[in-house]
Amino acid sequence: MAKPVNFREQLYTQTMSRKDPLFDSGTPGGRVLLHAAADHQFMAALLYLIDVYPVLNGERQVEEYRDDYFAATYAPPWFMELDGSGLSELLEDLFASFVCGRDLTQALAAVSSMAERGFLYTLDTLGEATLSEEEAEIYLAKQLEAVEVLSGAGLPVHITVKPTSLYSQIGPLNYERSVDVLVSRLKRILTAVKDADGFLHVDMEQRVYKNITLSAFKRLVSESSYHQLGIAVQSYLKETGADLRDLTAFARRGNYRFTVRLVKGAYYEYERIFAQENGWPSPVFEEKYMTDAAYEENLALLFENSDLIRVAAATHNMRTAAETRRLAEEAGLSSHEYEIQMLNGMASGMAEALTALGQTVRLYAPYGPMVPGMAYLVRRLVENTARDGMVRLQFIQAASREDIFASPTVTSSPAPSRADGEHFSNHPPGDFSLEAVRRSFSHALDTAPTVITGVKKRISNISTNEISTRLNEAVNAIQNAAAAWKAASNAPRRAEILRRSAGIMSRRIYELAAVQVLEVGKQWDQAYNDVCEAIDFLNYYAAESEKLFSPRSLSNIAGERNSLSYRPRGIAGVIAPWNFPLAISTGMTSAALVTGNGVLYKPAEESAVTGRLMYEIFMEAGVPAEILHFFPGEGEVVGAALVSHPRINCIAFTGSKEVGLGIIETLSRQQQGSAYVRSSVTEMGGKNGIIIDSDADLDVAVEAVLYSAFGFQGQKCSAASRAIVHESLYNEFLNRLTAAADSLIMGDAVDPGTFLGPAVSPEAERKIADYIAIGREEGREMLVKDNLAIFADIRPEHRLAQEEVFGPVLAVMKTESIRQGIEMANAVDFGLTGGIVSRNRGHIDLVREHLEAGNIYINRSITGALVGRQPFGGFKLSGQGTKAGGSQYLLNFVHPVAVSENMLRRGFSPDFTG
Ligand SMILES: NC(=O)c1ccc[n+]([C@@H]2O[C@H](COP(=O)([O-])OP(=O)(O)OC[C@H]3O[C@@H](n4cnc5c(N)ncnc54)[C@H](O)[C@@H]3O)[C@@H](O)[C@H]2O)c1
Ligand SMILES: N[C@@H](CCC=O)C(=O)O
Repeated sequence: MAKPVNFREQLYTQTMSRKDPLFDSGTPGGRVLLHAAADHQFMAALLYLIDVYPVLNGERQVEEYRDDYFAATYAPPWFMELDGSGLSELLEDLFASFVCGRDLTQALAAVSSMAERGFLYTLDTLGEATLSEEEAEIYLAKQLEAVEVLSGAGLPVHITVKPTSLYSQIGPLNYERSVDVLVSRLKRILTAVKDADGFLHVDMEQRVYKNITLSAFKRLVSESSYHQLGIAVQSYLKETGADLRDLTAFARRGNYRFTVRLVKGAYYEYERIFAQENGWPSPVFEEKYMTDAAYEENLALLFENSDLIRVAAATHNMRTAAETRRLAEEAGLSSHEYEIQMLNGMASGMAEALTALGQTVRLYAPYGPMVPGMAYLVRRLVENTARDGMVRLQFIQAASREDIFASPTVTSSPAPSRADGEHFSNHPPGDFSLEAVRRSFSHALDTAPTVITGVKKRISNISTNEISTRLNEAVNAIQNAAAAWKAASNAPRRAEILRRSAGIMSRRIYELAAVQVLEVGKQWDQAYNDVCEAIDFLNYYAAESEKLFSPRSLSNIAGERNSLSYRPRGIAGVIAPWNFPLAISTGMTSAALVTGNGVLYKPAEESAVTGRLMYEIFMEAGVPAEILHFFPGEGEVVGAALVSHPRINCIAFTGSKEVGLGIIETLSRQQQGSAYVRSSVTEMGGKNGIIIDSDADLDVAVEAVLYSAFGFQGQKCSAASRAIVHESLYNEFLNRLTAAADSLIMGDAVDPGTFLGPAVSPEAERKIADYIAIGREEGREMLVKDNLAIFADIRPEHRLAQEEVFGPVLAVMKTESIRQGIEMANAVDFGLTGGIVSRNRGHIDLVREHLEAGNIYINRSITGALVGRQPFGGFKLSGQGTKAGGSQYLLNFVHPVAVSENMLRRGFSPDFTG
């Protein structure tokens, strides 16, 4: 008797007998994909071309970008010979392989055809994160329209929505509000869906939004008593097992019924890179087979709960599909009581085979214009060609049946992860998507000290005479203790003290951040980052000092020994600003200390409490009390006294241009009683410009400008205060930026959801108001909301284009070309930060070479330099080119000494080898 053919066999035979049009080497698209799968460089260039394609202007430009992007790759000749029209056709075909049309009418035709071919579908309106509430409303309206059109056409209503498209201010710090807004907007869609007896599915995106999405979904389920709801869950996340246990327990507690679409996950590379950038542990499994194994475990858990949860197994993997079938049968389910979901265009042979075998298959059907569609297409291409992906294995490599159906748990163990000992590791920022992190911060805010006894009194009441006496006492104390502190042999101890200080700050990170929220109105994440930066300075300068103070020989010839060593300058006065109250104070103070100097530290008036905490931490870590002195007080009194004290050899100052230039002038006049030429490190202001090129990705541009201009109320020397925008997208950029800025949450910095808080002081508020008045005279008002203001049509000669506001006031300027844009950006006194948003390599190179800024950023925000990664500081009237957090910085606090010794004795040298 013939053996019954099992499902696995049938699926394999039927799938393999169908040709996958995606990889058909007879079509240009197929050939390009096959080449991309084999050549990573070609793939990268292709993704870049796809990304920029929708904004290119004409076929000639498509060719130019192709030539540029692929110049350094081994692209096949036929591809390089395609003209603009052939290239466009190829890219449009690729887009059409996955996307079901540019509008709802085309999508309707596509899903009707799917239904005729025996597939179910879910309709997805393409779109990535929205930047404004206006855009979120448009997305929501599109969902309602989709429901209406589908039901009007008598077709089943089944839609999938993306949380980040529904709410522009979604984010972990804005957790509660994000959940509330999502639930209310999902309910608006659900009302229409219910009327049509349809299905509403909530998609899962980047991990940072996962908990918000899960919370919102659970509330929707419990408050709506509607069963035709679903949520996607991603097996590549290590946390998913726990999330699913929580979700199934939730279903059981409330006897709720809903669908779970189990996916492997589409943001794998992004999650790995994002975690790596932040120094967080990777949230995704290191190896593909681990995800596959976790998927099967997750699937089993879902089927165990299939009395409440309908399983939608999203897969393009034959083994997973067969496993789904097996587990479903074990759970006693028929092939219609669960479903396999597949993306339109992916593994289409397998989709047809499954349907032919009587399996319910739902296709994910995205539709929409090319701009948002390209991000979707990029994800699909990466998935299709991934080295360890099943699609590649099945349809490109035509792997054996054994390999395809091998259990994911039996593959060899993962390659060990690479630890790069060469690079400095920054302290990771807070992961506010974790409830424990938010809770710790909130607790610290409740308990943080706002005033330390005596500090405020000493700020306001100190007299010039008193300061002079106390300065002399401190200077004497340093000089008496200096010998032991500055000794070369003491260098390791000094480095150790910095590391100990870093340890203390790390342990007290929430408290140190909370004080900043209360004292200067920093947002939670920015305050946390400030402490991370302080810790980084400590660790980085400790390591740099070890290099600086290790013996280094110079070029030697026989009979002569040359060496270079460093000695401290003596006594440093550190004068700090309030806006990075811990980081900048710690950076300057620790650099001076670790190089063996004594320090007199003056915090800014506005942030004396944070300054005091830093001082106490250094004391606790072991800096001798004679070596470090805390001098809070007014700039004009205490600061000025430090600058003019003849026995203070070096001033490290960060603050405004006016004060900084005054310091340089004072120091340059040799003081009586000074034994040294007194030096300074002066880091001053900026009038930073970000250029938006004609081919810019507007999503990136708007987000970069928003964050750079308005983060911490624009009170950063690095803040973008000018956006210089190419005329071809000037109006579109302005409108999107204005809508996005109008959507920002403004309020108290204590509220974690606040994006924009109040200015640091009434004086700062007045200055901002003055510039808003100037903006109204000079430019076109786009938005004025509290302190935040955007003025368009500002010209280079305007005050708003020249003067540092140090507040959330943005000047938008129009440019005709990249060269003119760079000229405009350079036409200021300052040279601190700047950048460009562009996809044109030539333009990026021009900016790299000609933009007058110490820190240049490309396709990102222009604030947020990290120690060791982006050494920070400007030139022109922004500074003297010193770089905080860079390898040269410690040299500002030392004198180099070269020693040359003659080793010859009566013609004999130890170097003589005989
Ligand atoms: N380049 C950088 O790294 C950097 C970093 C942060 C801030 N800043 C700049 O700092 C400014 C904002 O900070 P701020 O308001 O605290 O600046 P500020 O110049 O008013 O004050 C900075 C420090 O100098 C002191 N000071 C004031 N007058 C003084 C005087 N006559 N003599 C000696 N010291 C005096 C202040 O008390 C304070 O401690 C902005 O211009 C910003 O761009 C630059
Ligand atoms: N280092 C900070 C700016 C310091 C000035 O305010 C940044 O890179 O944004």
